[in-house]
Amino acid sequence: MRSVTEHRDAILSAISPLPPAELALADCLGLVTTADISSRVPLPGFDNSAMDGYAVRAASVVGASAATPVTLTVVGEVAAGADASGLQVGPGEAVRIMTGAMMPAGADAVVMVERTDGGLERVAVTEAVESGRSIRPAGEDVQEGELVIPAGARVNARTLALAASTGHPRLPVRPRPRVAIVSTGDELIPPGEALAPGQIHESNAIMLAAAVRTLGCEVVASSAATDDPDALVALLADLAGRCDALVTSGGVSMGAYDVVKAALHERGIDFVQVAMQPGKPQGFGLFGEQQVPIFALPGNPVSAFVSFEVFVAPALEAMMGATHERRVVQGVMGHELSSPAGRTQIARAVTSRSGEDWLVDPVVGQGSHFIADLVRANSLVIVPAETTRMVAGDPVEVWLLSEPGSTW
Ligand SMILES: Nc1nc2c(c(=O)[nH]1)N[C@H]1C(S)=C(S)[C@@H](COP(=O)(O)OP(=O)(O)OC[C@H]3O[C@@H](n4cnc5c(N)ncnc54)[C@H](O)[C@@H]3O)O[C@H]1N2
Ligand code: MOO
Repeated sequence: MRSVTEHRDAILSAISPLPPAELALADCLGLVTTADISSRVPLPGFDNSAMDGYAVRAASVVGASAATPVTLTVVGEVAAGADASGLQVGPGEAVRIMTGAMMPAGADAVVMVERTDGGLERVAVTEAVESGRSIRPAGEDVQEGELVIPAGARVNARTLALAASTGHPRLPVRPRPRVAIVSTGDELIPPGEALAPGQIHESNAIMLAAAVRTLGCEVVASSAATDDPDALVALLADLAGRCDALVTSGGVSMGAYDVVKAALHERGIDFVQVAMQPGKPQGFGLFGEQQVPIFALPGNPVSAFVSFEVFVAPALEAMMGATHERRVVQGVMGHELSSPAGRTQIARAVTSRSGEDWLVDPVVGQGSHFIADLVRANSLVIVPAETTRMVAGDPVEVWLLSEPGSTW
């Protein structure tokens, strides 16, 4: 059997990052930049007011106070967005100014409106200000040409604001991988439809599609296939023409109707046993003319989820030019857990803070069909292959899936 690391490395060595593309800012959230981005403008772009008030010469209001106000002549007004280049503030003069508006020539400070009587023709100022008060100088934040977003940055809400304000309507990024999902099994019925004996409601497709979207990838198709190998190959060939990765679930084990394995093992896809529980049977390879990476995951719902976390997520991140970042903490076992010899167990657990420790309580149902216990858990616990029994107090690696203290 392959170790978890060997299988993940085999997958990652076959995966290439998608070629870069220039995408509109609104499409870039979560993607990774492929080039350094420099500012096209200084920020602020011009000297402007930080307050609603009056642009003045500081020298004109020396000694101003509530008891000894200084009265200035109002010679104009400038709002945000207006061109102030025709205005001039001389000694004893003021210009009404709004936050973000261009400073008029001659003024070197702003008095906030609360420190005046708000006059429109003449204004009484009740506070002295030093030169530079309430002015945001051009280039104070960013110089024109300055590097603002480095290549390899993950685009978030703040990055998008910086790109927009430095004059970039688009960013060079690795695009979102387009992923197609295929569930297999004659027993699968859409949720909500009546079940005949032997049938179950399909649940892997919606779970895997959500996991794909959570990573920032796009789901371009979610299809159900029967246990007919020729029909499955035709479906996959069609999907391969319009996606960057294929994820199937089910049909990879030893059963007489394990359709994915039957259809793909002759087509260059490797089917291996990985020394892990759950998730032992795994298929991976490059499918069809387009050589699209295909992840053939086991059908048991918990196995499919864990396989996605361990193998598919790092591969999709690699296609986006990123490394998959998990929240990994060192936990302490809260109670005993047995583990199969020679297989890394990826157990589901409720992990919570207990003083300085992360206390790990494995959920009761560790079978790969226990969906409710998968949901009760908020973390995955990595029990090394050589460990067959963990007891309370043993240290263990934990991958947090959701916030500790809440499983929902
Ligand atoms: N003789 C052996 N049998 C099995 C072995 C083995 O080594 N020898 N391995 C077991 C392990 S471990 C796993 S995991 C499963 C993997 O099986 P398959 O990937 O072939 O999956 P299926 O047989 O299609 O389904 C397994 C199970 O999951 C349910 N399922 C499948 N797809 C969905 C779906 N989309 N939504 C909800 N539930 C689904 C399916 O009904 C089965 O109950 O094989 C063991 N057997
Ligand atoms: O390895 Mo299977 O994935 O245990 O259930």
